[in-house]
Amino acid sequence: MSLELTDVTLTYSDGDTRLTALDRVTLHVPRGTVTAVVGPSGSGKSSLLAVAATLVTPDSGTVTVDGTPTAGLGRGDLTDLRRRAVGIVFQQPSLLPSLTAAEQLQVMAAIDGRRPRGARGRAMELLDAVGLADRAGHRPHQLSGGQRQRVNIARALMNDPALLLADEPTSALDHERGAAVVDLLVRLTHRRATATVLVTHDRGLLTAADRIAEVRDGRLALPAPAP
Ligand SMILES: Nc1ncnc2c1ncn2[C@@H]1O[C@H](COP(=O)(O)OP(=O)(O)OP(=O)(O)O)[C@@H](O)[C@H]1O
Repeated sequence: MSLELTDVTLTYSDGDTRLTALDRVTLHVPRGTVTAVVGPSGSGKSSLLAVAATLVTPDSGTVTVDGTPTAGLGRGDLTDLRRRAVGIVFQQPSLLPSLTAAEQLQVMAAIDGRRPRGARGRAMELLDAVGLADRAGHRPHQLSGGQRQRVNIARALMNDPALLLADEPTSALDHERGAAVVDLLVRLTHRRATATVLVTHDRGLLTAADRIAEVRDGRLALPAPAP
């Protein structure tokens, strides 16, 4: 299991009271599967991802990432765990304007302290996996929105994370390109045995997900397991 959220409650201060963003949420995501998370605006989807990414510590409950319980870990250990085990794809690809597609990926390996030569090969392999081998030398302004998001996904996979978290990765794309990005995430998840959580508003994109979880008012409803 690459992600285990068990009985997680998260509240935010809201004036004199507290707002419950996540209410006893339990979600276990095995490797090689995509769990899509849907729900109305403000229901808690981004909060769920923030907790799974270990960026926010819940009030109660446990979070285990790639077999490592996060309770009691200090900031440095959490950063190490994130670097090693978590890939994050945000809504808008935050690519560096002056770098080529391949360099966007290689930067990740440099942050991780890996040797540059191995990083180049790995970047090319991942760009090939997302269908952009022939765009490796292009800078962001020379790529389409869908291509930029594919670079973004490849970059999130650069350190071979056990857990891939994607927050509305298709929101800047039209339906067709959005569907292609979701299909790509699903294929990469199955091939690389990543555990993937995909937050989206667009239910039309979800036919390829292994499981759809619904958040409402901070509560998570999962489909009953198949008999
Ligand atoms: N930092 C914060 N401080 C206070 N309240 C917050 C904070 N972040 C989120 N909230 C509140 O927590 C609830 C859940 O927010 P969250 O961003 O997780 O929802 P969401 O489902 O991702 O929404 P959307 O689909 O609009 O992005 C909302 O009521 C929101 O207003």
